[in-house]
Amino acid sequence: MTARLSLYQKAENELYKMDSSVKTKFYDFCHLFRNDPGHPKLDLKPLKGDRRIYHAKIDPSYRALLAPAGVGPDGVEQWLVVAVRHRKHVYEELSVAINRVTGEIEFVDLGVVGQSVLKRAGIQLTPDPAERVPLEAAAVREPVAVPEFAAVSTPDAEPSAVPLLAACTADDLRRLGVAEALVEVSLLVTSDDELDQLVAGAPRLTAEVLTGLGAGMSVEEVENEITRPAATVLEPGFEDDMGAALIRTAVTTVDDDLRNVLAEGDFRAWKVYLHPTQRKIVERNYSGAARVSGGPGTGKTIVALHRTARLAAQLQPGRDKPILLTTYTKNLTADLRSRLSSLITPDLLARVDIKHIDILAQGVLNENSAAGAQRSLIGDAQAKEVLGEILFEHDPQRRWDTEFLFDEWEQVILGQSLATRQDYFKARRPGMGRALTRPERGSVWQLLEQFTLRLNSMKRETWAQSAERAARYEMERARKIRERADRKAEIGGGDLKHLDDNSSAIRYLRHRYQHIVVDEAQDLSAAHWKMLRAMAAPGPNDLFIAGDTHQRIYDRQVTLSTVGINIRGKASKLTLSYRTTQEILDQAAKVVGDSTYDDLDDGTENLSGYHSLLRGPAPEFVACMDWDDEITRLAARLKLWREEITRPGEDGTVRDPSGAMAVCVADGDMAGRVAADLSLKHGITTATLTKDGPQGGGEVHIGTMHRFKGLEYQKLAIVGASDGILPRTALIEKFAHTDSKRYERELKQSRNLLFVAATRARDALLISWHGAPSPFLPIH
Ligand SMILES: Nc1ncnc2c1ncn2[C@@H]1O[C@H](COP(=O)(O)OP(=O)(O)OP(=O)(O)O)[C@@H](O)[C@H]1O
Repeated sequence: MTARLSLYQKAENELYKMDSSVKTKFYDFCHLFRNDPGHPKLDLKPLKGDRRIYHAKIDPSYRALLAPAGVGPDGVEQWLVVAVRHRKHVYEELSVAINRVTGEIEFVDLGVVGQSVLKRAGIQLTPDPAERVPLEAAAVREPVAVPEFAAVSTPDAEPSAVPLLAACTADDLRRLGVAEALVEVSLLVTSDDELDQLVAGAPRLTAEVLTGLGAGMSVEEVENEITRPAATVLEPGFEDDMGAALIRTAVTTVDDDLRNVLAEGDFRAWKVYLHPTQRKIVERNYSGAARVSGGPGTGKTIVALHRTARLAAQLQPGRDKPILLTTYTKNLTADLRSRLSSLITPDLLARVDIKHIDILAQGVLNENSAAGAQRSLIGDAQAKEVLGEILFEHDPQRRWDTEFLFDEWEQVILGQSLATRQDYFKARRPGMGRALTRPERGSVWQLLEQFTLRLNSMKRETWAQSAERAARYEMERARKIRERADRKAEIGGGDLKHLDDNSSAIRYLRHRYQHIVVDEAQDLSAAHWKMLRAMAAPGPNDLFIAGDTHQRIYDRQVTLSTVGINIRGKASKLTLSYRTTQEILDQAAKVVGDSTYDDLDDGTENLSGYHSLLRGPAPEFVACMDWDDEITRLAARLKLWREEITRPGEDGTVRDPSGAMAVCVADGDMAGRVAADLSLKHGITTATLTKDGPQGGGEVHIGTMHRFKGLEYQKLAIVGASDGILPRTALIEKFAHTDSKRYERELKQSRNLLFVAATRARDALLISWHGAPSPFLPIH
């Protein structure tokens, strides 16, 4: 090898979409170039406009555009492929520069700006002399064809139209990190279409900054939320050091595996290119517990996975599993496992325990229960029946209501792990609507004691109860470890052979994990947190927590500092959605817009700065006459979407529509009805989303909103979004009069559910209803 070749991220993304014949020729090109960049067949020449860019022949029609990036430590010259273009798109105004904020190499193609803005700026793209076809040679200044993604015709904006970014100056844009070649033209943009076109082709930081400004963020907000997190410290003279800039740039090294890389296409992107904000969060060393927040699709799970991979790579060799990766949602555990296994080698994967939080708690209970003494789990609905029986027997005056007592038990007694009556008398009851006097607390405690005794006698317990019991065992275990360590410290280290607690069980007691990574953290209960806290010794990088409280769909609000987890000063936020289009995101954000959300601690959280660079059709809101009408319209839309998905691509390949579309409903009964009607009346096959993933082999996934957490679909329909269903008025109306705080909590949960559901869609979203629409829909 005489040259090392790397692939710029945007070039790689463009290559995924190219015809396979071009890809094959590109592999051959790379092979030849790495062996001899000066090979005459390649015809490597600098571009006339920017001599930092060279073009080389892939075949008679296609060109690789390359930037030389110094010489590596081994003396091998380094080249970066910044684009692969048809020769008619190679023109003098292409440029390469080093960004003044990120220090990354950026390729700027003015073709992305769109004809209307170029015209306003008085810029005419000129074919590179070496690429002029003979006919064009006669008309030297004929405008060049611009690349396909920029060829969308934008109507000429009115000459007098006000620039979209009128509130900014060129210096502001420079300071925010907009690529120099795009500063002046950005200020000439006068419509959203023009801005979208510019953003679609601009380098990453420029695209984000312009999107933020276009969405109405102030220069200061963009600086704080977009530019600063992406900034790096740069030495004087950095502008000319392409070798150093290459190290800072997200690239793929071209080696013999390139064929597999390109075959994996877009599915691979998350493994390789972390956004600078994501990367910083992944790579930072934290003195203790840390947290990442961010709206749906901003890559919290991706960050959690990379964080796990990084921690695993830093482990001392061994055979144990010092890292726990856990999540609240059962069907996401399998997804975490498969993603992590594609990110790290099997030997590192073997060091990570990937477990659903309830399975983890069950493991602790099994370990601590004598054979035959285990309790089986009971669902909340059944447990409430048992509580109802207790009330029937012990509360003849009907002073207490089952719902109220069950809520008090889960939220206050289990929620705060209150072990004694005295603890309960002293407990604060935040978020609980009805105040309780001391005698009332006494009576509540007595009834709930009867209730738990009854469950015990049945050898049953609820999920919440089992989590709480597991937390107690783990806290006790942690206490023993701490006590032993303290005693050891007291006697100045050495062995504790002479002490009473030297049984091997205690002697070899260790914390279960060195690092714990938690995804979907917003739904964990206080007991879960106490268990996790006790499972890892407090210390650097002990807990890494990813979650978004706007997506909390179970009634649990925990302040981490009250369960011994201190994230203050170690919390970061992601704002760029990789999943959802800006159009969907705008509407979804309105669903939760007015409510206040906690930050898993004492503060509040909001979605400010949440944005996307993806564009697509506006979500559709469809009022239907009745159920039949709703299903008929749904079926028609699913068929249309199917047609779009299966339309042959440029290279003739046809995508399999299975699992690309989904229908989301409020409850299981409705899911069944939709599946039956789609199949019987419209011939559409479906698969039902269960705890263990989709069941049944049909094309369209159907499930309740709870099941959609953490998932994503190219096209998504939410049906039955009517008032009375969202929220479930029949179930919660009673709280409006008896327990206003509970009522508020129920409303918020419903609102969050709709938010979660709507943000599962990648590029198309349909929401329909019959009767009155849900009050949470952004149509009111
Ligand atoms: N750096 C990246 N490059 C490419 N794709 C990314 C990147 N980060 C995230 N993604 C993609 O964005 C999508 C959303 O990511 P992820 O599921 O991690 O988001 P999230 O914040 O956990 O979402 P949610 O809160 O809705 O569960 C996924 O398809 C993921 O592969």
